[in-house]
Amino acid sequence: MAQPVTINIAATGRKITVPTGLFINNEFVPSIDSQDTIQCINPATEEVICSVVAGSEKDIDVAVAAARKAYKTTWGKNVTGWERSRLLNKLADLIERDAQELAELETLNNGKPVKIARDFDIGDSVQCLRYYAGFADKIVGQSIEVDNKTKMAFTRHDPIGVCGQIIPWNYPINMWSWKVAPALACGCTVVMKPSEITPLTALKLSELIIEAGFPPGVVNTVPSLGSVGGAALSSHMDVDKVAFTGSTVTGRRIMEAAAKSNLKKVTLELGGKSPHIVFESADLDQAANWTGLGILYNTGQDCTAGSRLFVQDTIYDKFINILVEKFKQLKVTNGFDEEAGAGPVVSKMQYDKIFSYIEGGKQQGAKAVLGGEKRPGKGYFVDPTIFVDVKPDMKIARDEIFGPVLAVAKFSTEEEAIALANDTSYGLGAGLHSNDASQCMRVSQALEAGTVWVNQYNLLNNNVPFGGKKQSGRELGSYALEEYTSVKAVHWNYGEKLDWPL
Ligand SMILES: NC(=O)C1=CN([C@@H]2O[C@H](COP(=O)(O)OP(=O)(O)OC[C@H]3O[C@@H](n4cnc5c(N)ncnc54)[C@H](O)[C@@H]3O)[C@@H](O)[C@H]2O)C=CC1
Ligand code: BAL
Repeated sequence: MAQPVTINIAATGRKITVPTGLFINNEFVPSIDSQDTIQCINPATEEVICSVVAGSEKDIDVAVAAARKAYKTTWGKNVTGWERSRLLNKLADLIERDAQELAELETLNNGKPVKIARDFDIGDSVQCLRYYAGFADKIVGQSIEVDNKTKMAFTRHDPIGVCGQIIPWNYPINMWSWKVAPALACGCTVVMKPSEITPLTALKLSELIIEAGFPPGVVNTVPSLGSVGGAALSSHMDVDKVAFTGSTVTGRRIMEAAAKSNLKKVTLELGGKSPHIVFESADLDQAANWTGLGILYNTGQDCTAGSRLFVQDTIYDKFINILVEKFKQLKVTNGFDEEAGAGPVVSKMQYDKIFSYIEGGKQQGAKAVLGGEKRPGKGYFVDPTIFVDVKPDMKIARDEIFGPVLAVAKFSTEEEAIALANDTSYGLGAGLHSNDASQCMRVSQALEAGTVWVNQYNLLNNNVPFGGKKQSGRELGSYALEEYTSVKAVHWNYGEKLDWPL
């Protein structure tokens, strides 16, 4: 099987034709040695949407060979930065043209509201492609003085080579863009492995790779199980780099596989248990809105989800009341509903994981003041849940839940808030709300996180680096270019004669 399927989206009346094969050398093809398929489920209805080919280890070999050939012939150092920029801009234009269709497909497979998929995930992806398109012809090395008369050195920032890119299901199009855009801008070629839970939009985007005019083999897409295709990419001897977004457990496996194979470069953007602090001087209404965005956006399936909230004791009860009223207003429903503020979580596995944490929280003595109960009927819907009086050693305060579950605790002093916030193995994001500028500066300095939001939360920009400390990685901004280039130093002699013997 590798034939396209036509999907009818009942809610909008749209028919979308989606490729179901592996995308290698600009063609959709069957697996060379496997009949395995991946079933794609609509998380709002639990219905099967369609099945796609599940790539095998050998398919990864074929895709890597295609990427290597393109790297050595039509791409890599054989294409100008200007041409890479032109193609990336063209791809951005095509995604913008197809934004509504792509958004509906994303909603069908992932569950998120169509308007959020279109205006935020896809809007940001278009910007991301254009941002890195702007860099493609500006990737320059340095000219370095060695002595004044006979020698100089210069550096070249060469593309790193063939990149395996392993992405998750929470932002299928957006994570695709975060990975593909800097890689192509730098001249790398790509073997993309989308999540087995949400492969459809990566396959649809592959059609646009052809239409934009990228040469065969520059971008290849192999839907596959993580333990098959993801593991094969991580341990492949001819892959120069793996870029990954996903769980910490899998990130560790990828790093191990890289160490045991060819010591490929690895970048990991992992999970979080990000703290969000509200001080007594804050604008409480605004702080509640940003807290909502922090934990409820994308139904909490966000690596920077502000899942631990620390509220100063003097405003604790008042703030919880505001929060409960605000959270009740969010409409969690099928993403095709125009009013949807959040959709279902992505899968039965994620749904079960979230509820096992909710049950665990109750058993450990945390009090749910909102949500925490299953809904009857179909769909993996989880209502906003607020646990108060959460103790630091409870599992809901320590583990990444990846759902709309907020763990709230009280503090009295700034020092206590900082200590509580930093008491985690993660260091991805953190937020604080205060109207005392000195306090904002002190606390943002003290928080151990790669991204700190002050009087806001969760907003990102393509030109600002994103990522973390401790067990979390980094992407975006001009910093990402370093992750896709390899610096070569050339020493040039234009006058020194070497005497012999030494
Ligand atoms: N940082 C983030 O944005 C994300 C964090 N997560 C966290 O991970 C939890 C589990 O979700 P999963 O989908 O199981 O995450 P995961 O980390 O297993 O999956 C992410 C990607 O890694 C691939 N993968 C899985 N095993 C692999 C292996 N051995 N080698 C190479 N690639 C492999 C998957 O196929 C997928 O493409 C979530 O509940 C959440 O806590 C999940 C997705 C995104
Ligand atoms: N929110 C940015 C990326 C992520 O959640 O994986």
